[in-house]
Amino acid sequence: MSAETPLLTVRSLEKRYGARIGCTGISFDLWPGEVLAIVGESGSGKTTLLHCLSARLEPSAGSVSYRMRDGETRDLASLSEAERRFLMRTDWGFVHQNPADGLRMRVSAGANVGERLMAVGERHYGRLRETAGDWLGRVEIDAERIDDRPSEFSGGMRQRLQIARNLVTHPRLVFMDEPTGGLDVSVQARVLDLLRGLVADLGLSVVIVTHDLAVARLLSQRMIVMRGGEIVEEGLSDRVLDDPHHPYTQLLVASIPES
Ligand SMILES: Nc1ncnc2c1ncn2[C@@H]1O[C@H](COP(=O)(O)OP(=O)(O)OP(=O)(O)O)[C@@H](O)[C@H]1O
Repeated sequence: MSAETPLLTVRSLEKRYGARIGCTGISFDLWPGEVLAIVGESGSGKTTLLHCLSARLEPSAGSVSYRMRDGETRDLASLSEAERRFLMRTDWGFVHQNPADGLRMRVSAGANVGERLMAVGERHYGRLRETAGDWLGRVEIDAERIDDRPSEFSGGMRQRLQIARNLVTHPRLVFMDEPTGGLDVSVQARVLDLLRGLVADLGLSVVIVTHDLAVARLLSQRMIVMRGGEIVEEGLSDRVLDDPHHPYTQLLVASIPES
């Protein structure tokens, strides 16, 4: 694997909703193994950008290119629908804020994890169940719950199950949209801790959207600060948070409650 080629290359990306700007003038690279946080207030364009990066939204201008497993870098807009779907099922993960958006609530926890494995060709029932059980363990869900449905799980367990479902195929890139946003503070800490460990163990590349700068500091190496659809500041997360250059970032940082 070449470390010299970015995994994701974003150039002059813009998304308009009619006359309204979702995001504009966005350019950056995401490197293999890097965790990049996109931060900013509500309405700053974080979700729009994440959806453009993950081929859920078509950009109005500019490009997002992805280095495929065969080494070729392709503009997402040039992918066929089948290629895009294949990426989403195998090479990419997407962790939603609301676990119900990323899980099948009426099938068992084991099947939720096994289904993603089947998408990459695993058919052997014993191995599917064993790997699913193994992944439940990795996200600290008791193996006895393998046949329970996520509708019977707590919010934190559902989110941990969604994480297992996403990571079981060893994706190269995981998108996360406020992964701890819907959880109680005490539950958030456990999920964050788990995420941090898994991201490090698996050497994942991650793009995470959050309005919570503490989450960004804990998980990311690099950070993009958005305001009004544009990037106002970018840099190593510790630098941005300890020495913010842009007045808007200074305001955001000043508004973090002292802990
Ligand atoms: N489907 C849509 N139709 C029209 N305008 C939209 C749509 N989605 C987002 N927008 C607009 O694009 C801008 C950016 O919104 P976006 O949801 O990307 O921001 P955000 O930073 O993710 O906010 P939040 O944290 O509240 O989700 C806003 O002005 C919003 O009103």
